[in-house]
Amino acid sequence: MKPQFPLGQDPSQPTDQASSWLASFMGLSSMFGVLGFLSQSYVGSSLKLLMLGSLIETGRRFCWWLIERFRIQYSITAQFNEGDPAYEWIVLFITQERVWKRSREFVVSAKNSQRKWAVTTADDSTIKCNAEYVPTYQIPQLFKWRGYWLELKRSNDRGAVNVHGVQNTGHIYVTIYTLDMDILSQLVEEARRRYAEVNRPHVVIHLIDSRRFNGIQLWNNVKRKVRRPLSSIILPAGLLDSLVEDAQEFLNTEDWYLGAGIPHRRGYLLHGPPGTGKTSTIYALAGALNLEIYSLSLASNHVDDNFLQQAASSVPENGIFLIEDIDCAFPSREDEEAEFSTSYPDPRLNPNALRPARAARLVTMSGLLNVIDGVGSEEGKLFFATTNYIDRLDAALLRPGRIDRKIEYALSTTEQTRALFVRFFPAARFPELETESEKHPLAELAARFAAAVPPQEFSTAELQGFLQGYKTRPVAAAQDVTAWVEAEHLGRQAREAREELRKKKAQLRMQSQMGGGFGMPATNVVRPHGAHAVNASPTATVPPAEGSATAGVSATVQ
Ligand SMILES: Nc1ncnc2c1ncn2[C@@H]1O[C@H](COP(=O)(O)OP(=O)(O)OP(=O)(O)O)[C@@H](O)[C@H]1O
Repeated sequence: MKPQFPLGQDPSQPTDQASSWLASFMGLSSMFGVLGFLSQSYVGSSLKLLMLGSLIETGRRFCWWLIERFRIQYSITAQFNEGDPAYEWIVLFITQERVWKRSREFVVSAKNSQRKWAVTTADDSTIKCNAEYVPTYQIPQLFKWRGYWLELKRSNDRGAVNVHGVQNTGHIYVTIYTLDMDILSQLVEEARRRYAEVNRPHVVIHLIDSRRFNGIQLWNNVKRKVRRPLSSIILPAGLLDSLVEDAQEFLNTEDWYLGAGIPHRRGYLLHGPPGTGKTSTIYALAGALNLEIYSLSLASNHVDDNFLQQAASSVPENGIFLIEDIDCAFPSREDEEAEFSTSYPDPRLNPNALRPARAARLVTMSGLLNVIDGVGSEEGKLFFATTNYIDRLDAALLRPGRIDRKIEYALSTTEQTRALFVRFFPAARFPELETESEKHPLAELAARFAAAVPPQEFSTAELQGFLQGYKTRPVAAAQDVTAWVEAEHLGRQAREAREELRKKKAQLRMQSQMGGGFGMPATNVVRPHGAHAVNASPTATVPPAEGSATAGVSATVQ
């Protein structure tokens, strides 16, 4: 029987269904053919590699994700910000734990007084190192402490400059693989304890590096100085002891302050001529009482009320907040005159136009008072200020509660001069001078030296400068001091004459400019004594100072 075909369909031709099967078959076989071809070809190998790579990458990401989950769930991460005291503690800790051993990057710099937590790279202690090696810790470091795994990372943006043109400060992240918060506290306490131990022979001074402050971390420049014994400060008898006792009592009587409802803080003002030992006293005191100093100068042009407030409030408890030259915040009479003269419309007519702008104007009196006794002053702090010009300070600033003790420093008395000589030439260093025939010649030399220096005329720093030239020659020092005193007198007279001349020149320049610049007749100009002419090119003669090197100097005012 002939097979039945649908109507109109040619049995000799394949049906649609058959043709689609055929097409599919052809398609598949060609695909397999291509795949087979590909599998043997270069492209095929590459594709295989690509798939394998994707698989590995997915696996890697998954593992990383798992580790991160684990890290978040089973670890504690602490961030330490540069500028905060805790940052210093942790940096010392990781230096001592020798985490840097695996570090491959170091910043090398010549040794200076800035503290850097450098590591000792040379095992041979006889090799003198002039440079310091600070590990950058750019790569995360894993180390073990008390049986716990710790991971250390450092932020990479340190040193970069942010949008405000300020250098970013660094952060250190320490991850501890534990769930116990106590371990973190133990770590921080341990780091702090070690820090205090290491710094015992030093005084730590925190300064503000304006290039790197960022509003949060202000005290970002740390220096340390070898602790200075109190006995090396030469002051009138009893003065230093009473200051140390006072500060010590303050630190020990927090409860009393609380009970009496008095804020637990104390302010000291050390005032007197330059080089009389004000700053040295504060450093020695900080060393004796184990305190750190946070020192600020109002002369910096980035210090305004807001900044001062932040700086004061970020000084930790039991720190000394020190403002050096506090008078910078207030105009002197000369400054006021300068300000008056800056009101000239034409800067060429202003003799003070080239003076640097007095940045301290950014700090206002009320801002300063706020810091000392208002919102900005934190409890448990010692506040110290120094000045060479106490008369420039406002009475409001000096009242008790803000400044509790004012200590006056004066130029060297005869007794101080003698004590300075004895400190420079201790008997133990010069046994040959302590012979039987000449009893205590050093004491005699000291007395001779002190008698040759007029009392209250030279600062201790000046006398120290002279004695430094005679480190091993006490006899010569006692002999030469008379000639030095005379030379100093002459030098001072010459300086005074120069200063007098400078003032007169400035005055004449201003007067002549006022006369010419504002249409005033030149005859209105006051002629100083000895001036030959005061006009466009006047000449002033300064009365000769006795023995002055510039005696009889005349100057032409341009
Ligand atoms: N009374 C002193 N006893 C011991 N050393 C002193 C004394 N006065 C000054 N010196 C020495 O003189 C130098 C300058 O001293 P210091 O900086 O303490 O003076 P100062 O009064 O703070 O000066 P300034 O007002 O200029 O800041 C230091 O090297 C210090 O050792």
